[in-house]
Amino acid sequence: MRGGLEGPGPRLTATPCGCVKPDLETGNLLTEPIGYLESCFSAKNGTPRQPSICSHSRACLRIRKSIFNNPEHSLMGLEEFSHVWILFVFHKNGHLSCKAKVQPPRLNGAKIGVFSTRSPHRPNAIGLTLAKLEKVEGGAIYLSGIDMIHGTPVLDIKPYIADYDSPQNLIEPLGDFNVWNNQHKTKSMSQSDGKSDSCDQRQLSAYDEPPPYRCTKEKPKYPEDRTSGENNLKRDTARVQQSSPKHKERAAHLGLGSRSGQSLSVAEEHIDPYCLEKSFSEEGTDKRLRGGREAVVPRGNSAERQLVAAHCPSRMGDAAHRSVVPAWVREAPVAPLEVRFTPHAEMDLGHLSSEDVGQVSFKYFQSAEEARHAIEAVLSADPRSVYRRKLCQDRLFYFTVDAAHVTCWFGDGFAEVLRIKPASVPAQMTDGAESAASLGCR
Ligand SMILES: C[S@@+](CC[C@H](N)C(=O)[O-])C[C@H]1O[C@@H](n2cnc3c(N)ncnc32)[C@H](O)[C@@H]1O
Repeated sequence: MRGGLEGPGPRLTATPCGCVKPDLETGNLLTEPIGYLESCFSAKNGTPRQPSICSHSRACLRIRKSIFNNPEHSLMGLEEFSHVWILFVFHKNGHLSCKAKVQPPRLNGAKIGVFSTRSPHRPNAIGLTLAKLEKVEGGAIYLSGIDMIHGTPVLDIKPYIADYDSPQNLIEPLGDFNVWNNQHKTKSMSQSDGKSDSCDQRQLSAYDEPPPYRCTKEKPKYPEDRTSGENNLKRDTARVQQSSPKHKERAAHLGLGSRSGQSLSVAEEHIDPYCLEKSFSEEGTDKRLRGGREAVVPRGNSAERQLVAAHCPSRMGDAAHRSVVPAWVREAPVAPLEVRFTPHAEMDLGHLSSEDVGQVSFKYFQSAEEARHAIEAVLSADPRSVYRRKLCQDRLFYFTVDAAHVTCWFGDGFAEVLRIKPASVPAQMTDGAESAASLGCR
């Protein structure tokens, strides 16, 4: 692949002043946002690191008239889909620079190549979120399960099509499969489990003696799918088959698990405060009621399904079809936190959601319960950066979601919400200056 497109691109379009001129041919695209997201998250702090963390997080995107005179035309038919990919610009990155290696929170300070991560700081600051499409109304779409902040410039919307977008439905000739990976898996899995059931045995021997097809499946990723032990990125055994308890056992046998706890020596602003999280959980069939109609999106065409079934009849949809991710992606450095609300915070939440005249009310949440669930979801996933988690444990943590400005602190295995003020009147505290101890939390 050398010599091809690598060299000449940008040179061809450079202006005398050194700027790069937009040119479709060379990929120097001049983007124009199709709209700016209205989101329940007003700032990066506390915004979920991946969309699946907080299903109640909501947003609205209105297609700009400068893009299409009749924005509603561009959304025609989209309401038939349950989920959409949103491509957007990380416009609040603060700078355009990025590093080849970054430190995802899940690696607890360890470094890894930027392209192995979902870091916002990348050569082109473009984000990709799979969001649930709640409704299409005129030239606007309403989303939930998002991880983008208010004002995010959106570049594109694409429908999520499981048959194309999920390895669950892929059946490829085995010849395409990465041989190294294959051999490795054969070795590590056969080392790890001599007691596989007959279907698994077939899968394992399949690596030795390739059958005509390979099936992969993206399994739902739940927090409880964690393994324990040592997670060393340099070890090839860091790639595990996902999800089933059997594979968790295998991963444990392989010695995969918690990481070395390397400490940080860099300032917080130099750390990429992001991580990889579970993706949307998926079912074999996606059923949705839309305006009285039921949209059913089958997984794979019938021929594919037959092949899958023929290949592994007893466990179709399980061991036979999965994708592979490194173990660290599925292992948070901290277990999900228990989330508590002080009586004061409970009272605040009640006030915030009351219909009293003059009260600020929620724009995105439909009830106090939803607001509570969203706050719990955000905190349970521990939104703090590695730096804050390790070195500033007793600092108060603030974030704003919809009309709620939340103040909390973190203890061992829990987060406690101390106050919830209307976001228009944020609590008068200087960030980081006040410690949890000063509020009598310890
Ligand atoms: C780790 S990124 C993942 C985004 C997307 N799901 C992806 O994989 O490309 C999510 C984090 O980006 C940050 N973020 C969200 N919107 C942003 C924006 N417009 N500019 C900069 N950072 C943003 C928030 O801190 C959020 O927790």
